[in-house]
Amino acid sequence: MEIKEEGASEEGQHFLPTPQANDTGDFQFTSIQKTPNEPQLEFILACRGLSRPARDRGRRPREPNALVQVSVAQPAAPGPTRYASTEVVEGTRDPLFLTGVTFPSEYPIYEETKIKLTVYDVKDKAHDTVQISVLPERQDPPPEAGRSFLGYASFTVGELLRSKEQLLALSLRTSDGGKVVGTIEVSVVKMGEIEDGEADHVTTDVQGQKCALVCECAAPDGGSGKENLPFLNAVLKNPVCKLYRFPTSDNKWMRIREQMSESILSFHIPKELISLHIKEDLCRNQELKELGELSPHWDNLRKNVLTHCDQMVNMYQDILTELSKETGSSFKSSSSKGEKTLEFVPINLHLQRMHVHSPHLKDALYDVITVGAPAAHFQGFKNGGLRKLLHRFEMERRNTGYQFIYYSPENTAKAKEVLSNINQLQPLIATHADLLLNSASQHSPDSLKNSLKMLSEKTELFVHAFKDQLVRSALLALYTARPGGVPKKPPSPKSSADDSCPQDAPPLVGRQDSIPHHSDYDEEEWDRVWANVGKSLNCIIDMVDKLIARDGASEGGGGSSKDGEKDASPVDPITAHPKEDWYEQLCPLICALKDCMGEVVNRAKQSLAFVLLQELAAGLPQCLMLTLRRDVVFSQALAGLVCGFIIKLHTSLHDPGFLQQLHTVGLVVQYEGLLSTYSDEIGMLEDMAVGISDLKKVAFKIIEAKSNDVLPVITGRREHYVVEVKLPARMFEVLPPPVREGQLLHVHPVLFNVGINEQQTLADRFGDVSLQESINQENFELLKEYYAVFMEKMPPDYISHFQEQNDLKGLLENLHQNIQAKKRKNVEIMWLAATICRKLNGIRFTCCKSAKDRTSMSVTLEQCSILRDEHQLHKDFFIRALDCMRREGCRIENVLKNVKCRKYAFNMLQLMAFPKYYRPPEGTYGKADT
Ligand SMILES: O=P(O)(O)O[C@H]1[C@H](O)[C@@H](O)[C@H](O)[C@H](O)[C@@H]1OP(=O)(O)O
Repeated sequence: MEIKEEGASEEGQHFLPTPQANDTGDFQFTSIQKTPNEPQLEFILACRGLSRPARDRGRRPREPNALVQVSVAQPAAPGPTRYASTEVVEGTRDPLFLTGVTFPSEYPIYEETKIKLTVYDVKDKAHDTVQISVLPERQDPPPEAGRSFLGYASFTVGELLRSKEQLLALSLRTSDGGKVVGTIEVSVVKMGEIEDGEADHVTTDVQGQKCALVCECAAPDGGSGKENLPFLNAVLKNPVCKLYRFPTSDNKWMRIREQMSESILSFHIPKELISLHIKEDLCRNQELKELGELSPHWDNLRKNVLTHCDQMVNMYQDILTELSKETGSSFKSSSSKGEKTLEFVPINLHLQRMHVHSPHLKDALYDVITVGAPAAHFQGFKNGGLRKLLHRFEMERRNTGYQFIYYSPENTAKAKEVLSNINQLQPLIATHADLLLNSASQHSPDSLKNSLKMLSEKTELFVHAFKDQLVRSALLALYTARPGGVPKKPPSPKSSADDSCPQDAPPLVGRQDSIPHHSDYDEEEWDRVWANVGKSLNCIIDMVDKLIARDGASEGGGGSSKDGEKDASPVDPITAHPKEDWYEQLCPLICALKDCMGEVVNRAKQSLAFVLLQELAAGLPQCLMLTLRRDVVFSQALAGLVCGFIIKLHTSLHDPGFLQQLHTVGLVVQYEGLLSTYSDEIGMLEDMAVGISDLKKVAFKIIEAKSNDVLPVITGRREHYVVEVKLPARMFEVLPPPVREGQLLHVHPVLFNVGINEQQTLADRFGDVSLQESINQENFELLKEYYAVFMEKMPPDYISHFQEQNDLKGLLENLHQNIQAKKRKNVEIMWLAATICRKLNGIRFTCCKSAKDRTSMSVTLEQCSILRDEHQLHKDFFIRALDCMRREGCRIENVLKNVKCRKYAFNMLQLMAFPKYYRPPEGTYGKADT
């Protein structure tokens, strides 16, 4: 199991403060000058005159392939800690490292902090990559590990800062401190300065220096507005940051900051959701218990159902208890994906952000949420995933027939909805009825009218909730299940299909929406009970009208003059119409309303609980396992969505167009899937498709944060959830009024999947790709619908400007053609879908099984493609930029934190099957224990 506590991530051990680094005991050290949120110190490195490595037997002498490892020793701390590393510069004695070193603002460095630089010669790059991550400090790698020690030098931060021009030239010495093997230059850089000058000399790079231009940097403010940082930092944790600079087509520098952060929502959302499931299921179990007396047959079924349901609730409670132990956790690694207690937690969830600062354009941010495909790994995929399992289950249930009435999924969902409405409305109506009586006892006409208005509104909603054939049919079904309620005659089928059934069919034979009928059953009784609620309300309305009219009349008679001034005649309204009168007049009517409502609630609740009982009884235990599976997948999907939504909200808060879109159209959420339609990944894709589609049931609401607790809160039940996102007052104020007033904000999830690996090759040649094809086709329709609503609902001036900037119609058409073309591994689909999503201000996701290897290839490709298409990346640098990001960037750190090895888990054979631009550079992939 791999769970990371806040501040203790693997990369944190490499690049962020370690506990001992912070521990300065009672000593006083000299702080260095800081600019808030900016790195405290950054320097670059170069070597001069390095000795040639010892000659291998039978080989000609060669120039070194140098790499510098940077370690930090805090004053009063025991020894140096490995901090960073440069790239390897091949075949030169004078390497110029373009990988720099950065100390983020929160890193504890002092003038007394000592920095040790160790230079190695790398013989075998592929082997070396692995060793960097696992070798203990101060231990030279054995020669066979791919590198050999050349020399070292050290200095204190104070020495560097006080040096002339902030540059040190230090002798590199062998480990015994004797022989000089070259010089190392350390030169302080200020970030702004690297923008100066032309970049055309870069093409004259030293041979082999393929992945230059990268250095690590402090967590950038990301252009999201510095004031938003503390708030986002409450949700995002353990950032890994890298900085690159690449030439533009006109040989200027552009600067790119890459940031990857975990989110505590990975654990927070599952915990919220499981608590809600427990509440919902406990309530349902209670309703089943309160179903009243049933015939022995149904009573046994109920007992059986309750036993299973109680077991499920216990299981959810155990999982919640386990998860609650993970306080502050923000990351589930790919290797933990099959763990039972972490089932609900998304795999390897991160914000992957690219911040581009280019010479001619405004700064731009590009965010992608990367996460493992939401899937039930613990349950496994032997029998497929949700899409297939749910379909199969419905078919079986439909045909089980005997003993059960078949209620379609829509009907059972309806039953749950009505039950939930009743549970909410009944107490609400009771409260408004009491308020009405309160107004009556205060003899306050205005307050009486207001209370009546509220009471009427809620009661109408209540009455409306039962306007459904389902309640009617469920009442009859329940009647027949009561002791002695067995129909004397077989039920007369309702639908025309049912007409053809033989008269001697068993009672309540299951077939689609079979609604039972019974001759002894008085169907009109329900109508009467139900109508009584409306009648009671009408009586109350009449009475209130009368009381107010009489009051007005008596006040008139009491001598109010037309201009509102009182006559001198001493009529005391209190004695004329004592307060008790109003109360006493209304009290019996209110009691009658409550009684009628109680009667309706009682009958409806029982009948609908009976619908649920049948659903459960007909499908035990698969039904509960499917619910669990769906809950697990949904929880993973929701955690990612909430994370994406919050980040999107923060980064776009100052964009009026976005805010308008948010409450008029809602946001499109686009998922890029890289799963293959072969073997287990078919099941994963089937889970993922349902999980993502289920996100339609989620709405967001933005509320003002009243405390430091800014974590989102979820309310609702399986068919409908509301996620309350909190914003601090100053941010909340910028929202449009409807959003501030609590309007629900909707999301429109779409999924496009293109398998790219060797398994997809097999599926393409010998298997079945219909799942991928139908998912892409269905989701294209959803995207098109969203676009149509967007065009219809956004203001015309916004749309005309939008159309000038973007050819969305063309892109959609292109996407459609590509989907129709049924070309193998057509990655164009992913690029088009992602582009459309970005242009529509949507939330981007990229997923594969673990969000580690294929996802890393895809997001780095997307980043470089954006740099090429939107920021004029020099065309000769496309591949170099790509290799650079894959070799030295955030994603290799992602691999490291997941599997403790800096290797993408691909082999040569697999890579041959990959589309060309999805292949990582040599030396960054290989066998890894995933
Ligand atoms: O992050 P993924 O691409 O899902 O990782 C895969 C990798 O693509 C594949 O080559 C390798 O054989 C493993 O199956 C990886 O999945 P893990 O979930 O085992 O990391």
